[in-house]
Amino acid sequence: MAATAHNNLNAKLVLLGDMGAGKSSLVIRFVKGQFLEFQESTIGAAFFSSTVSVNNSTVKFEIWDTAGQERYHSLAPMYYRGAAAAIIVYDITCTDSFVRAKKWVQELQKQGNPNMVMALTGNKADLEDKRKVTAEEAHLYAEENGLFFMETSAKTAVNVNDIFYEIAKRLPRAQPAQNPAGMVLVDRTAEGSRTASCCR
Ligand SMILES: Nc1nc2c(ncn2[C@@H]2O[C@H](COP(=O)(O)OP(=O)(O)OP(=O)(O)O)[C@@H](O)[C@H]2O)c(=O)[nH]1
Repeated sequence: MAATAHNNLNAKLVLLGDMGAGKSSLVIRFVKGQFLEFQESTIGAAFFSSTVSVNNSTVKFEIWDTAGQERYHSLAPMYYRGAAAAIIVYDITCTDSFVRAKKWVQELQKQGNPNMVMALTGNKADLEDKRKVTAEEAHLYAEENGLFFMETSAKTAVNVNDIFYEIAKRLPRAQPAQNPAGMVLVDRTAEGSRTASCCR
């Protein structure tokens, strides 16, 4: 079935998480298919956009990649306000980044859009030998807090497209209207008079 206009969404998405967790690297992997070993720290925030297709619809993500440094914390509400989705990123090799991720979840639960689709992402999954946060621990936390969870690697690209695709699937779609949007109005009087005046 062909996609209809109401199935095509624009969705504001925000990435939050500790500095160095890999937020920019995840977005750059998703949008450009690239990875930089020495990704510069974000100043303020950076904007990207990319479209994914899900079933018969498309979702155009308008992505705000926020800066993880503490001094930018006060700017965050500007980016998560009105967001349809958030990806909260931590680094699986850094316990502190997981603690920080939980704080972001709490902040979004208190001050974010109540219908926001939230994903928890344990990034740097390629660094298994340096792991400090188990997938089980993060999975349990995600379940308890109504988030969905995936481990990713911006370096190897594991699960990166999947996280955006899973968000796109979970975004609420506009319900089709009870009455069809374009109604056929029949002017009975005009119809009647046309019949009456028809002389053939
Ligand atoms: N091994 C590995 N390194 C990664 C991965 N993702 C990011 N990095 C590295 O981690 C460092 C920080 O990555 P960024 O993407 O800048 O992290 P960020 O969360 O955007 O950091 P801020 O902008 O400071 O908030 C960079 O040197 C990246 O190359 C990954 O999946 N695996």
